[in-house]
Parts: sequence; C-alpha cells; structure tokens
Amino acid sequence: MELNKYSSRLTQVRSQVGSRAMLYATGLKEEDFDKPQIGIASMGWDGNPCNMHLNELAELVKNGVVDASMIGYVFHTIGVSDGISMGTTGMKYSLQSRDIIADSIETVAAAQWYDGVIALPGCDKNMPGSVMAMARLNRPSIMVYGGTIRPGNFHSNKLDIVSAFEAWGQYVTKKIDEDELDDVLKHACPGAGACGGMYTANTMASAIETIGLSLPYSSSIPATSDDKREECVRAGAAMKTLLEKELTPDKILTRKAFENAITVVIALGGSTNAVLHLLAMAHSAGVELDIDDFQRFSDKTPFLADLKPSGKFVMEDLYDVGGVPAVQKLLLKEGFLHGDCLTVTGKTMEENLEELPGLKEGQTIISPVSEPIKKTGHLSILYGNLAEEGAVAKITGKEGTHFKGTARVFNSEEESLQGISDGKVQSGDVVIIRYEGPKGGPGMREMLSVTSAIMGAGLGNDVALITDGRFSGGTHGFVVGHITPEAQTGGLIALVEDGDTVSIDAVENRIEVDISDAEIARRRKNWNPPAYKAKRGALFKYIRNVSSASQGCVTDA
Ligand SMILES: CC(C)(O)[C@@H](O)C(=O)O
Ligand SMILES: [Mg+2]
Repeated sequence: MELNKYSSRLTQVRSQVGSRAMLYATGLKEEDFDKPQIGIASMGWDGNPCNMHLNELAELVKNGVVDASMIGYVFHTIGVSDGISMGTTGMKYSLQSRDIIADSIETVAAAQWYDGVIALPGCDKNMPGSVMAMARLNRPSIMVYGGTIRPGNFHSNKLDIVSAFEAWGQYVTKKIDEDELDDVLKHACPGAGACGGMYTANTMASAIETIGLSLPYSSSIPATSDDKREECVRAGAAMKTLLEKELTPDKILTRKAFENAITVVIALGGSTNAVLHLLAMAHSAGVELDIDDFQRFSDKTPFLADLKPSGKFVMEDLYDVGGVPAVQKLLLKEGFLHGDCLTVTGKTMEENLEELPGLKEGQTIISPVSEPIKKTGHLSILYGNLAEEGAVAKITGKEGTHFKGTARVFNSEEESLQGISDGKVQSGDVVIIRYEGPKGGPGMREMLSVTSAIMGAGLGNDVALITDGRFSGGTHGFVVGHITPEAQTGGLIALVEDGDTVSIDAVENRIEVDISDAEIARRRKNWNPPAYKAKRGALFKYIRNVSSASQGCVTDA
C-alpha cells in the first residue's frame, strides 16, 4: 500500500517540477520522494512555560518519524498564554487563538500535502485547536501533549499558578504581606509544562487522550520527564501504523468517543472550557453533540478526583498512581465508557487498557465509584430567563446547590476587580460580569483574577458569580459562565440592575432574575447594544464570525 497518498501529488506527478526542485532544497534525496511526509506542528515559543519546551520535543518527534522511514517537517503555529495575559485585555485574544491554531495547522498541512500530522500543543487552546485541524484534514493524526508542569514546593506546600492568583486575594485583604506574596510567585511555576491542576490544559489533554487521538499516558506524563521524551520518539512509529491502517480521525472522532471524553472530564472534575472545546471539536468532526449532552452525562457520572482547583492533588500525582489510563480502566470496568472506540495505537481503548495497570493500591486521589466526592458531575447546564440558550455552571458540591442573592452588576472584568478592591462586593451578592461574551468581550475572557480575588478574600462561600464570559480551569466557587445569549446581543443579563434578586438552582438547573415582564419591557426600551470593542484586525474578524458559547464559539459555522 502506498503511504504517501497526499504528498505523492507533489513528488510523483512529473509536471510538479517546482515542488520537486524545492523539496530537493529541503534535503530530500531521490530515494526519499516516495516516503510519506509528516507535518509536525509545534506550538513551541519561548514566552510561556506551557510551550517553551515544545520546539525541543518537536525535534524528538522528528527523529522518531525519520526512524520510521518517513520525512518529518516541523512547522509552527501561534499561542496565547492564559496565565500571563489573565486579567488584561490581552486575554481577549485567548479563545480566538484556538481557531487561528486550527486554521494554521489546516493551512500548512493542506497546502503542503502532508500525509499525516503530529501536533505538539501545550497551553489551553492549543489542544482543541490541534484536534479541530486534524478533524478538518482527516489525515492520520496524533496529538503529543507537551505535558503538565511539576508542582512548586514552598514550605512543604504544593504551589501552582492558581496559588499565585489566590495569593493576591490574600494580600489585598492583608492575610499575607508583600514578601510572602513574592515567595509564592517565585515558587509557583518551577519549569516547563502546562498548569498543573485539573485546569483547562490538563482537562483537554485528558479528554483528547480519551477520545483516542493521543497515545496512552500522554495527558499525565510530566513535561520535563524522560517518559515525555520517549513518548515523542514513539509517535513516529505510531504514525506509520496509522498510515498503514488508513486510520483517519473520522474513525476515531465518533459520537461514542466524545461521550467517553465528557465522562472522563466529569469524573476528573475538569474545566468548564471543555464544554466549549468539545462542542467545537465535534463541529469540526461533523459529530452531533450539543450542550445538553453535558447535562445528560453529568447526571449519570460521579465526580471522583481530588485534584486542584477544588481538591488537593495535581496531574503529576495522578501520573504516579496510574495516570489517566488507570482512571479510564476504572470507569470502563464500572460501565461508564465505550471500550470499542479506536485509538491512535491502532487498537481500541479496551485493548489498550487490557495491557495497562489500574490505579495503585492505597492511592487516595481517585475515589471509588461507590464513594464518590459527588454522585453526579460538577458541570451543569442551566436555563432560565437569564440564559434562554444555556449557561455552564461548575458546582463541585462544596459550595452547596442553591444560591439566591442580590445582583451586583459590573460591565467588565476590570470594573468587577475594582469593585472587589473597593469593598463593593459583600456576602450574599451575586456578582454579575457582563459584556465579556464571545462578541461583547470580545473573546470570553476567563474570570480567574476575579474568582481568585473572591476566594483569597474569604468570600468563596458567600457570593456567587455569573458571567457571559468564561472561567479558567483554576476557578472554583459558586460560578456560572457562558451565559447565552450574551449581553452584547441583547440577553437579559444586559438588563439586570444592582439590587435585583438572582437565583441559581443547580438541582433544577435554573438561573433566573426576578423582574416582571413589564419592567423587562421598560428596561429593554432604554437599552441599545454598545459599539463593538474592536473595529479592525483579528478581534474584529472574530466578532464577525464567532458563534455563541452554546455552540462552542466556532468561527466556521
Ligand atoms: C491559567 C490557567 C489555570 O491555565 C487557565 O487558563 C485555565 O483555563 O485553566
Ligand atoms: Mg485558560
């Protein structure tokens, strides 16, 4: 069988003289022209711990590709560091970077006729962006996750990036001083790797490994470990198998595989961003999935993992007790997963797991299914007059299931942070942060600075926060995001005023503001949508193209 189905369009067609001349210049010899060509998409760049080691890993991937008698071409795409841009207008570029990554990998691989793609992503948006491109291209593909960061150690406390955000809340409320704050910042991120708790990067890597597009353990192997380097080299041989079996993403990205991913995200207590990203990945793959599917699986999947942000442990700890495959093995045994889904090993999930160990005896990170942290999932899809097209809540149970309070309205993240510093937010308030939606923000910033300030200020159990923006995987507390329709497009969230009563019911899955129809009509008459915040450039294009949060914020609908 010919493995160079795509690249042969350049290498085997006599008239493609320009192609052949230029390929000679890249170092190919005559005997290389019938080898498959693999595009290696590195999201490496120096300025972000999640990504700063990826170019080096890409060279290891290339070695593995060459060892398997194929040609490897490393190319690059962009990234945004959520951790670095958080709390600033820079974060408006974060979500759209997912679609730029997808577009750029699709562009290079399609234009250059690569026979397969191996992607090396690190930070949050890199993983879904890579998979969206793989689905669109539908050529054999493997994602090698850049890996999780190790925890920082300080006075025998395990620190991570969220420790830094929460330290700020402690500092402004005078619980720690300047020196203690500095110590946290200096120790929070000890090297390369994506944020260490079950935050968005580790959530998406776990979801994608479960879907079957990464080799087993990819999501839990730490970034700086020898195991990660070894995984990179192994990807070449795995790619060869995929080419031989013609195992394309459409055979892996099935409805059942997405159901498995949702189940694992819920068992692990993963980021609310998984809702957006899995919807977008399903859209690229042509798989039917909607936000209500998340409720269906949340209703029947137990929340098991004592991982940060709501728990104690980090991804490296999970790796030490068996990693994501051991969690899959438990869930498969208990009947929560479809074992017959194909993966990039060329085998099914069940076949992969047969050869792999289960959770280590005596471990305390993953609860048994009979004694979960919470019987049902932490993700809820809420509806009501405040979210006629849906909203996503993260309720781990520690915060309770109902909240009724007084609206404290802010028209941006900055306003809300100022409000908290000024002591405007008090126990019993429902903090509303609006005009932060996909079009209004634009770009649905993550409200991690705000939720961490609330936590750090000790208000975590006493206030709720709702927004048409989104949350970091590091956010915990009583929070509802992705409110759709967003304020910018006239959702009722735009008409709420200070002092209104808002109720959130995470049992009945409702989110309502108590205003009469007559009052709503009166307020609506006086409301005009504010001007878009971008008038040209990338964010303007984003505003024009982006779909709602309930549709995954895709830009090609
Ligand atoms: C900075 C974080 C924690 O990585 C965040 O961006 C997330 O979404 O989890
Ligand atoms: Mg993020």
